[in-house]
Amino acid sequence: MTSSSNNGNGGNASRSLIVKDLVKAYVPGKPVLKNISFEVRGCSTVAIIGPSGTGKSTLLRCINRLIDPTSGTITVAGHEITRLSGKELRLARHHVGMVFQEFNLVERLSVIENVLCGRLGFVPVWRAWLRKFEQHDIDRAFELIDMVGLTEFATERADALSGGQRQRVGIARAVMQNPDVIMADEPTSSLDPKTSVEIMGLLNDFSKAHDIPVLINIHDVNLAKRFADRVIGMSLGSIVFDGPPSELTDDHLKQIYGGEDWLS
Ligand SMILES: Nc1ncnc2c1ncn2[C@@H]1O[C@H](COP(=O)(O)OP(=O)(O)OP(=O)(O)O)[C@@H](O)[C@H]1O
Repeated sequence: MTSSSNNGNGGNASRSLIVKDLVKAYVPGKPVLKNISFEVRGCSTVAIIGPSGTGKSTLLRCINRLIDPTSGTITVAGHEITRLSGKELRLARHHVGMVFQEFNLVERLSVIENVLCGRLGFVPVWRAWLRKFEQHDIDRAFELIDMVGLTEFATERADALSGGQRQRVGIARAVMQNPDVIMADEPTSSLDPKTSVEIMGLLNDFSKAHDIPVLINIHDVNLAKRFADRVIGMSLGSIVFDGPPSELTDDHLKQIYGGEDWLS
């Protein structure tokens, strides 16, 4: 096991995530997250693995402040977001890109409109309301749609797409935010194995190409090992492994998931 200060592949240090002594207790005195600390800087794909109920989604929800941590600090690109509230918090949240298990697209909107939704927090409300985006945003959205391989679907409605195509739109929308960190909560669990590999590859490519830390909450250990630069293994709300996939042994997996019958 390596130290928790593995900083990925370096790169843009302002694109960083620092989680320090994070505790979350939904019920007072019964913490789900117990003193979680780690840092990610620049381009790095970090897979968070662990059994159901160990707190992986709670961790991501604390980082984008969908829920309030009980104690500890979370710093995104130098801004301690655990201190923020109201408008400041809404602005800070725009710098955290989210990719969801169920894609969370606006079904009746086109692919290009869904990707442009990534700019909603950055343009005046009247422009968003009238869907009048700046030309450079529209150009960028088409560029990202091309990067995720959906050029010919740009004007199709989201509800006409397959799951894998929808997830590509979700990734383009997250990158459209020009985020300081991207978090993906089980991005492949509704997808077939081949599409899952393609989606993990895309997330990895965007991390490297745009120097963005990507945190992926994932159940598939093989996919995590194949694509992540770093694996964080959680058990019972604590980090029990933090290091490169090459150092993740069967003993670590037994410690993370318990038992061994499932290991082949
Ligand atoms: N809103 C909530 N109120 C109370 N308890 C909650 C709430 N959300 C989650 N929990 C509890 O917190 C613990 C961790 O849940 P969490 O969803 O973070 O786990 P997880 O590791 O993401 O699980 P999975 O892999 O199944 O998604 C669980 O015991 C869960 O029941």
